[in-house]
Amino acid sequence: MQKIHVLRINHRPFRDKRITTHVALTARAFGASSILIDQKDEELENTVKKVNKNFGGSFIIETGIEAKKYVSNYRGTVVHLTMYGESLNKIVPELKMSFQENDMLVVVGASKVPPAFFEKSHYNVSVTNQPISEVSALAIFLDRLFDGSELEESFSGRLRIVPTQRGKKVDWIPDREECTALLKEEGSNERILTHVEKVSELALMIGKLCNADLGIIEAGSLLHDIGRTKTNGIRHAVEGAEILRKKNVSQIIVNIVERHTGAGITKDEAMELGLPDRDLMPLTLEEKIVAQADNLVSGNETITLDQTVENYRKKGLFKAAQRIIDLQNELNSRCGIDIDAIIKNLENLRKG
Ligand SMILES: C[S@@+](CC[C@H](N)C(=O)[O-])C[C@H]1O[C@@H](n2cnc3c(N)ncnc32)[C@H](O)[C@@H]1O
Repeated sequence: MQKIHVLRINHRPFRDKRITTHVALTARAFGASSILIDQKDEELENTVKKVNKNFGGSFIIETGIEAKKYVSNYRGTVVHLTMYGESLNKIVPELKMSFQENDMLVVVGASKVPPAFFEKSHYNVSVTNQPISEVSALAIFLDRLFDGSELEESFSGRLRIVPTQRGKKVDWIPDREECTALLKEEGSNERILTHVEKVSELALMIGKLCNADLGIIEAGSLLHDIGRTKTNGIRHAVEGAEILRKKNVSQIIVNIVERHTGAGITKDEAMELGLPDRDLMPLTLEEKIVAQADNLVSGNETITLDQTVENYRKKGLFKAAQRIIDLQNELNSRCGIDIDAIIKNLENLRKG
């Protein structure tokens, strides 16, 4: 997949901080991979990095770039946005063709743009022949190039807006530090803290091999037993989910916590056990990985599938034991891995 880089020239750190931040945010949200800014501006770099940390994605910002040299050495297509250029409407089919083969550098100005950029660019493109802002010019340009598909892009950040008709709803996926703070706030003891660390280590290892969302796995695995601060019984998963719901933690994480018991609990079983009368089976890849990692960690030690199945059978929980075997087989074949081999490797590493 080809990449779009945006070059912002003539950035004046004191005067243009706000508008250059908006150029960067627009580039990021509308599908560019990076923004390059000619003047060094660490504050601006930090602002954009903070947005990445919260809202996700892998957008890159670099400041202090030698703009003319960068344009001269650029290997792909250079497009300079200027009200004096050729009409975007006319030239967009040609640009789309070029973008199928080559990366694209989109140059936007701030104050007066030196003639060299008009000369060195492959295309000088006007969104309209009327003066507009570089923010709107860039947004419209990228939207036309991607035909709106960039608006559907998933950034997988730890803050995710839940579209609502009125008001603001933001899903929150806590990072590692925030998970630890939540666990401590609820009064988790050392036993819970070391167990969730171990489950998290294994879940992340499996998650990486399965191409799962690691931010979700990290939060789900660290928080899966937060309900043990209330009870160690069968209700601990629903209690944990309730604690997190009250703290506005993302439903994605709440579901991991609520559905992590064994390889899940069916609606009928939930009713028999006096749990909420709904299906508590893990559904998403991340829910399944965390549930299974927990099945394979006893206290703070990993155990093999046979050992965990044996433990369930000893308690007469034959259906639950079979479900754990099925879940392991499902993950193994879905991700092309052997989870038992991963456990054995971990044990060998530990033994030294
Ligand atoms: C506020 S304008 C300043 C333009 C400046 N006076 C000049 O000499 O080019 C800042 C930037 O917005 C972009 N821009 C403004 N109007 C545009 C338009 N109609 N089409 C494309 N880009 C435009 C250009 O990249 C321009 O460098």
